[in-house]
Amino acid sequence: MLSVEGLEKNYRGKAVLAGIDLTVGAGKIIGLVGTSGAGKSTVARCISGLERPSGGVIRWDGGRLGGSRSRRQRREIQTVFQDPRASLNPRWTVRRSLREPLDTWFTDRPRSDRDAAAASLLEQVGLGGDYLERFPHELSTGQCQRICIARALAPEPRLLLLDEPLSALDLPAQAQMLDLLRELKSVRDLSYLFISHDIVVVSLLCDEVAVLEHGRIVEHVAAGTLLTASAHPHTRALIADTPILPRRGADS
Ligand SMILES: Nc1ncnc2c1ncn2[C@@H]1O[C@H](COP(=O)(O)OP(=O)(O)OP(=O)(O)O)[C@@H](O)[C@H]1O
Repeated sequence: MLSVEGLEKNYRGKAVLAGIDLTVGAGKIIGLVGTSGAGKSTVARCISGLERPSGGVIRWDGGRLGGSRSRRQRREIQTVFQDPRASLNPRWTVRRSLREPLDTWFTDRPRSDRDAAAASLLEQVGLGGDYLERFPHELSTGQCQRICIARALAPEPRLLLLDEPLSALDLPAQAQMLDLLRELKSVRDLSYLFISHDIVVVSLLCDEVAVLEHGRIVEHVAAGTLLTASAHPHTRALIADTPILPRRGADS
C-alpha cells in the first residue's frame, strides 16, 4: 500500500531526514517512534503532501505520490494531528466539523445521506448524537480528538497517519483512545502509521515499529518483542527513559 524509499528532507541545507525506508501494508499498524526532533512529524508531513521531500520516493499502491496528487490519493490518506483543539475550528459545531469533509468529498450524495453519515461517524468514535450541536470548548480534549478522528474517517480513507494523537491526553483518555483505534481498525478497512515518542504505547498498539534517531531509522522491530529484544542502543535508551516500566533490580 504505502512505501517510502530513501526519503530525505533538508531544511536550509540541514538534513532532517536522511534516507527513510518504511512500508505500511494493508491492515497493518506500523509505529514510528523517536525522541523530540528525530523527524517523526516531518515523515508524516512528507507522506501527507504538506512538505515536499528533498529526495526519495513515496508510493501509494505502486503509484508515485508527488507534489500534485489525484483526488483518490488525497482522499485515501488522512492525518490526525497531536493537538485536537488546534485542529478544530472553535466557531464550528461538531455537526459542521463533520459535515465539512463529507460535503467536500461526497457532493454527489444526497444531503440526508451526509447528515446520516455525520451522526454515524460520531457514534463510531463513541459519542452520541447530542454532541452534534456542541462547540469544541464544550468538549474535553479526548472528545475533541474523537471528533478529529471522525473528521479523518469521513472521506473513507484506507490509511490514517496518526501523528502523536495521544500526547495531549491524560492517561485514562490515552487508554480509551487506544481501544477506540483498535476497534475502528477492526470494523473499517484501515491501516495506520502511528507516530509517537512513547515506546510503551507503540508496543501496545502496533504490529511493527521503526525506531527513528536523528532522521535515520536505526531499527525495525516486531512490536511484540520491542521492549524485550530490541538490539539497538538508541531503542534501549528509549526504553530505559520510560518511567512507568519496572526497572530490573529496582526496590519493590
Ligand atoms: N519548517 C521547518 N523549518 C526548519 N526546521 C524544521 C522545520 N520543521 C521541522 N524542523 C526541524 O526538523 C527536525 C525534526 O522536526 P520534527 O517536527 O519532524 O521532529 P519530531 O520527531 O516530530 O519532534 P516532536 O515530537 O518534538 O514534534 C527538528 O530539528 C526541527 O527543528
